Amino acid sequence: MVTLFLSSFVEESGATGYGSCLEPVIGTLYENSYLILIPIESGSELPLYLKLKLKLKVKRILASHSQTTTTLLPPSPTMSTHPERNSIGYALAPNKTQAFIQPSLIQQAKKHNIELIPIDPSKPLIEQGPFDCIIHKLYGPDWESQLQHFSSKNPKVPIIDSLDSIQRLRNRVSMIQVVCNLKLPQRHQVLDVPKQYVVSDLQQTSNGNYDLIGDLGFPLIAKPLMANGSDTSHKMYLVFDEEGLDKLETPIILQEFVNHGGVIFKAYVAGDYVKCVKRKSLPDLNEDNSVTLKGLLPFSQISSASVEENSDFECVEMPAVDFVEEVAKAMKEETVEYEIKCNNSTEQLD
Ligand SMILES: Nc1ncnc2c1ncn2[C@@H]1O[C@H](COP(=O)(O)OP(=O)(O)OP(=O)(O)O)[C@@H](O)[C@H]1O
Ligand SMILES: O=P(O)(O)O[C@H]1[C@H](O)[C@H](O)[C@H](OP(=O)(O)O)[C@@H](OP(=O)(O)O)[C@@H]1O
Repeated sequence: MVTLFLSSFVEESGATGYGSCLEPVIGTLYENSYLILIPIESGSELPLYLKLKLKLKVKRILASHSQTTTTLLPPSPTMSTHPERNSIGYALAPNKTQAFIQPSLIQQAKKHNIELIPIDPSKPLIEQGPFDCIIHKLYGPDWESQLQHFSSKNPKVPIIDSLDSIQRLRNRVSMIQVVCNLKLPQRHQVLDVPKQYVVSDLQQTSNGNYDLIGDLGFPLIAKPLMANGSDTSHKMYLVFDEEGLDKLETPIILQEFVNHGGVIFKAYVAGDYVKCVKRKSLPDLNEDNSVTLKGLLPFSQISSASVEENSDFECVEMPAVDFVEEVAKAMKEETVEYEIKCNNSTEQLD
């Protein structure tokens, strides 16, 4: 049985070969896994923007095979990648299904003996299928118990992502801990994380033993604790003063505002391949432009906002490739290490 990972795969500016022009994909691949790509030639009928970016962990998938290393298996355009059909069940929010599971992808997958089957989360998962693999990005106790039940009856069917893997990445405290734990070689770039506190009672922010606001300063950023793909998980606020603070609902994360030139970089990782992109971000805030701002300023998913004409966005230099690759490698090692600990540990994750 082989787990298949579907990816859009476009030749870019004549670049050929398989490692060099993989579309952005967020993922951490484990050893002993095959990544089977579906080549999507540039100019094909598939929309070029199509990206399957699922935070995935492709686990050990070849039950009947000996140890293998991660291999990119570019199927030849004619050869079927596997003698029998592989059924991949997907459970995504409607907006993501619409964005990613396009008819053209379904057709392309079929050419390679891959069948993409929608999962109805309102019906018992165990009664749907059979599946060779499940990809999902849904949350909530009911869905999680469905996944656990399915997995207990189908232990060999990889679930991307396993609940253990997701646990750590959907909480803005444990997620940032991954970065704090990274082991990076010494270099002139510094990797750091903003100071942040989880506040469950706004009276806590300035009590006798600790002045949290004095530590963070204004303006600060208020973020939901959960980063789980729910509608509210990207609902954020710039907080300029105590009055703004009092309007927040708890629990919430209060994070120091760090000026960063109005641009953020996102790195997408698949195996050893890293793609870094530049995105619009919040502008720098200083005495001049923030003194008139009061209370709360809500914002959400600014990284998807369009860039104004004539802004100096394009002039912003990309980070050093080797630095981004080192961070990506360290993140992968840290995540894999954690996953192995989870699998080996008996205690429940908190
Ligand atoms: N500590 C900070 N200082 C300054 N700006 C910040 C800080 N944290 C976040 N931002 C701004 O807020 C945006 C969203 O923050 P973050 O990336 O934590 O949330 P997100 O919802 O995961 O983002 P995305 O919408 O890209 O998924 C960032 O792109 C950046 O513009
Ligand atoms: O184009 P990008 O990768 O910036 O879009 C992101 C988006 O910013 C959010 O991070 C999405 O996360 P959720 O809304 O929590 O699902 C990402 O969703 P994903 O399922 O594609 O990882 C978008 O990629």
